[in-house]
Amino acid sequence: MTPAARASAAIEILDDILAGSPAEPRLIRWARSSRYAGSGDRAAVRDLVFDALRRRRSHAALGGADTGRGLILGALREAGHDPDTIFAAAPYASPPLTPAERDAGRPPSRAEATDLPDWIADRLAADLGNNFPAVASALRERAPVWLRVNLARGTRENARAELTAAGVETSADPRCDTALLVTSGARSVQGSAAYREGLVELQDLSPQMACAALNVGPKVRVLDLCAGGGGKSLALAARGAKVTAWDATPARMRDLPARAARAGAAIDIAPALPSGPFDLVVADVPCSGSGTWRRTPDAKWRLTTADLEQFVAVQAGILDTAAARVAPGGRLAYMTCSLFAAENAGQIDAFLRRNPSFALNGQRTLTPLDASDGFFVAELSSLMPA
Ligand SMILES: C[S@@+](CC[C@H](N)C(=O)[O-])C[C@H]1O[C@@H](n2cnc3c(N)ncnc32)[C@H](O)[C@@H]1O
Repeated sequence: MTPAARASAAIEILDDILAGSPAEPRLIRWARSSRYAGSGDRAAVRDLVFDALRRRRSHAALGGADTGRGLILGALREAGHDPDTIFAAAPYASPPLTPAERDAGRPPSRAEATDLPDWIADRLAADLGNNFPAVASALRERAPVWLRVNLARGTRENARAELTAAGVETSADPRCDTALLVTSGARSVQGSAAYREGLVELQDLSPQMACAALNVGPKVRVLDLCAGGGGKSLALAARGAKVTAWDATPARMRDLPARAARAGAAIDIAPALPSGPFDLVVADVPCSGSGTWRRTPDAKWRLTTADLEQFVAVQAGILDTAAARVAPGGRLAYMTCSLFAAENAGQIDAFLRRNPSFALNGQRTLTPLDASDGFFVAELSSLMPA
């Protein structure tokens, strides 16, 4: 596909997403119905769509319209590229710009330049203080790819060597003994022997740091209460914990047996909510996902205040369910990939008011300025005598 044809495909996909289609399934549908598109084309169209969604407000201002054409035009103007090479009377290209489109467009206002809805910018500014402008700016960029080395399968240096052989270059991050930043060849990760044989898993740096900070070792009985695809279960099992996984929607755990087999990890998938008690209960709760908006940029335009309130209510219920399964003297780890205080420290404050038999050991909010995705982790201990 020519650059103009790729942009034309992105415009059509963006129009559907702006009308309410979730981005990921819409891209998959386009790829399936576009047999002529090679892997390079699919990746390029995906990048155009996600870049446009990350910067939707500012690109709509620059492009003069909050439409697929407006967003792509805004992107071209921001990058200083000639729009007439993309909007052209050429096969498969989007039609040439009209005089009205040429006249439309202006520099984004300060609020538009945050590339966040106003209510979210206001809340995050209050929650993040002086860090807000830099965090908002980071959320406008693509996220890096991180891998977690499965230390039960080999060392970080073994993993780097195997990945290099598959065309994937990485650098070891000093902040976490399992973390590798992919510096080139990210698209070859899943075909590499290191990935297929369970030596590495895709996992962002922030949750790796959060799991590494939980002191788990052999014989520590862990309940992963919101296990989903099992990212936290696998990270903790690789550190020797005896993990039981459960999720309110068991279908979300469907990939976990294969992932555990690949990693050589024995994870017990519970058929019903276990009553415990456990030495450590991990509640990696459903949340706004605001810390991961670089990867899911359509979500920031959809989130409402009612959604956020709903998340906070669900999280409080899950925390209480988790607390009831912590052994006397045991621990509870609460995690979100959110940047909102209401889902993080605010949630923990409220929990401690409801549950005086727990004490806070520590809590940490990571933003894209510290690691890559925004993340929150709090560790609490039961004050009941063991
Ligand atoms: C952030 S995701 C978990 C991601 C997962 N831990 C991982 O690392 O891949 C949150 C999960 O919580 C589950 N969930 C939602 N409500 C729940 C509840 N009341 N109890 C347990 N799990 C719940 C969802 O089905 C979803 O899989």
